[in-house]
Amino acid sequence: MRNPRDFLKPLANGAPAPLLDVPATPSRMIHFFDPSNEKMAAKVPDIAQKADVVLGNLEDGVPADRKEAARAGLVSIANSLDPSATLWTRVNSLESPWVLDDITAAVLEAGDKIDVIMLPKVEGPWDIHYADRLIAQLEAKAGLDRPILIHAILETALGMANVEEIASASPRMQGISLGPADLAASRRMKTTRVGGGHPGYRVIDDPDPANPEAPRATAQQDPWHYTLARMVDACTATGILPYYGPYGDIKDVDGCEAQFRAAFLLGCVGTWSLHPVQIGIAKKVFSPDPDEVAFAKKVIEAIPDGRGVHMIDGKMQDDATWKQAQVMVTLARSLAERDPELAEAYGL
Ligand SMILES: CC(=O)SCCNC(=O)CCNC(=O)[C@H](O)C(C)(C)COP(=O)(O)OP(=O)(O)OC[C@H]1O[C@@H](n2cnc3c(N)ncnc32)[C@H](O)[C@@H]1OP(=O)(O)O
Ligand SMILES: CC(=O)C(=O)O
Ligand SMILES: [Mg+2]
Repeated sequence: MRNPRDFLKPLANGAPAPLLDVPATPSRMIHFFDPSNEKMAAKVPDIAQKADVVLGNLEDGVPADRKEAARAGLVSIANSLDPSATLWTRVNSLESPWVLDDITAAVLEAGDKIDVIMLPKVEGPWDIHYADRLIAQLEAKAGLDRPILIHAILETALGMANVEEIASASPRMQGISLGPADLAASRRMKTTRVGGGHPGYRVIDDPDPANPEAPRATAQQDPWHYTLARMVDACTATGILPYYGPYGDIKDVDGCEAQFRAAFLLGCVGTWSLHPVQIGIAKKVFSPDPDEVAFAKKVIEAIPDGRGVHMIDGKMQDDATWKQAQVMVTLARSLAERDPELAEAYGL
């Protein structure tokens, strides 16, 4: 066990000190692009004006013979992108032949432009400890003055079993995303979809004894509910941020919106967008509804000290609901500070 008094000390001489708090800048959508795909990369400067985060993906989805081109493309984009854009990268997994060069290039050649390194297939705190020390050594070599954070993808059964230890492994942890495709494979879930529901995963009403042949009402359930809820608890208990992940059926915009909304309601702060069409969906879902914000403001205004029991619009309010209202208004305020349209919609 590390001495808790050393937790906020750099892991390499000359590396920047770890942050006490995760930066609270909006990250409603982490927009993925393949830096080796010239057509996609050409769109990134424009997309970076719309998406809270753009992420140069070096891992799955990038063919093996384009890994080096993707790494070079990431460095080139990092060094030409408008400095107001927020850039992350997803490196290859820790057992791969590419990851050492990925992390080295990201930190040494673009470390002052990349805020977060996403690590795939994290299985336990040991994976975070390895990357933590390596990044600190490279930060010191590059002379960086702020730490690059780590975001873990939860996509193996072992990672899931260790999610609490992963979340608290280092002050460098920024957040965790769900990786539903690899996780489904790791768990032997019988779905070939990337996130979302499945028509086979459902509940059904009991038969009507008076009419056993009558059709029975049935409804699909969310196979990701347990995983997301546990991930949200692990993240919020340790002061880091939870995210949904990819929704692979690009054409199913309604399914995408429903999955994003379920994650938002459970506590996730954002999601991934794989295609430009998903940026607007994520923005709509992960920016709170103006009516909810208006009600939350009403609660806060009506209960200035946040105490006691009150009736507002026919609903009981007390110390706890006041805190729920604060969550809503704090989020709305942080988005409104950067987005005049939302500021107007929220009256903030
Ligand atoms: C399980 C996981 O690991 S998920 C993470 C890994 N996967 C990814 O990152 C996938 C990223 N997305 C993609 O590769 C693509 O969006 C695909 C393959 C899903 C669909 O691509 P296409 O079939 O080309 O989509 P479509 O024809 O609708 O694209 C329209 C335009 O948007 C561009 N575009 C598509 N996706 C993106 C993107 N993520 N970023 C920027 N531009 C994009 C296309 O290049 C195309 O440009 P054009 O009009 O100049 O020709
Ligand atoms: C997100 C990811 O990598 C997965 O679903 O496997
Ligand atoms: Mg994966």
